[in-house]
Amino acid sequence: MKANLDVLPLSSWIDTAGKPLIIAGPCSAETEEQVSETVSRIAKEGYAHVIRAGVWKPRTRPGSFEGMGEAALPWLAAMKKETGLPIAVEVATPQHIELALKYGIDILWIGARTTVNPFNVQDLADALKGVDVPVLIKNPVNPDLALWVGAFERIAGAGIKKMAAIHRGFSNAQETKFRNSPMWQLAVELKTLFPQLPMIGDPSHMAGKRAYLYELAQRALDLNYDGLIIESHRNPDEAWSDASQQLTPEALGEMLRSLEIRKPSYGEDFQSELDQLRQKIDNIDRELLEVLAARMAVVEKLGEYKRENNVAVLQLDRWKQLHNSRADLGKKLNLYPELVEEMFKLIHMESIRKQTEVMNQQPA
Ligand SMILES: O=C(O)C(=O)C[C@]1(C(=O)O)C=C[C@@H](O)C=C1
Repeated sequence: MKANLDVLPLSSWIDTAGKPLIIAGPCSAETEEQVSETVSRIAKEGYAHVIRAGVWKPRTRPGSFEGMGEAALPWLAAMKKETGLPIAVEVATPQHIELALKYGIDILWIGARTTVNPFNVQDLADALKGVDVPVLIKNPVNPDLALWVGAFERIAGAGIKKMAAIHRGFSNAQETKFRNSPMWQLAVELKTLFPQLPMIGDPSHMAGKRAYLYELAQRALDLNYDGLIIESHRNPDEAWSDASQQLTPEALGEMLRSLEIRKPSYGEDFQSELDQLRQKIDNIDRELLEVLAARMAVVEKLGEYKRENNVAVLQLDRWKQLHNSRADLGKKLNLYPELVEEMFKLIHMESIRKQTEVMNQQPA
């Protein structure tokens, strides 16, 4: 995929004194007291650069708490005045944008359920024309990089240059450890495509449970993310939404303080050591590809043999046997099972593609 994005660095619109950007606040603004107490306690802890709060909540099914709407905006504006911290809210319609700006909200974010729909994103882009406000875009609910990229392109098309990505993970059909699968590689791909685009990790929505927040936040920092957005509530168990994934402002402070921020300490030998290790990787990758090419040459021969003998391309018994034996071998070699599984699925699919091509060729 090729794409271009005109993005300003994070430091040009928010001062974090060189530290990762921390956006903290309740999942939802529920009452004036809840907003006031939560935000005051977060501000007192001193870690947050921005306060977040959900005002309009897209819920899976009707009947759940859908946010206080416009009524909550003055509560947030008051806390901005009191603490001096900028406020971020989620917007999903042009009317949300109009109201958020009317009440002096500083940063807008587009949620995963909006990013997924290009019509919605375009409506938001149209409403943002001529407005100078930072816009954070969460990944779409499904793992489709192009949709995420498209959302940035649409918002950039409105002239917005203060943008950042929020990586909140991807919805699952089945119950998994995390509420939303991180699929880190997709965020890394986005980062590779737009190296200048700030990346913010959203451990709260990946985790779904307090217990996993630390490991996910640390992982994001290890991947050199520019910041974190984390939910915090004065009394998490009583929260009207996402009760199981929020932390008290103080517990969040403790967690943030325990995170390791990877700062390279460049010793004299660092670069040459790094270069040597990278040279080894380059050589191994070449060998990997040569071995793969050799395998494909055998697959092609097998294809010709099958054509001559009128044998079907897909051989399920052999595939099952191969799949299991490679999984066992991978385990013995201490390889991550999913890597081995996915790699052989891809290789097998490519064998089938190649042999189907061979089958349909006239013999020489
Ligand atoms: O064993 C075969 O029949 C092959 O063609 C090789 C191969 C493979 O790539 O390993 C490819 C297709 C079959 O479904 C099973 C295995």
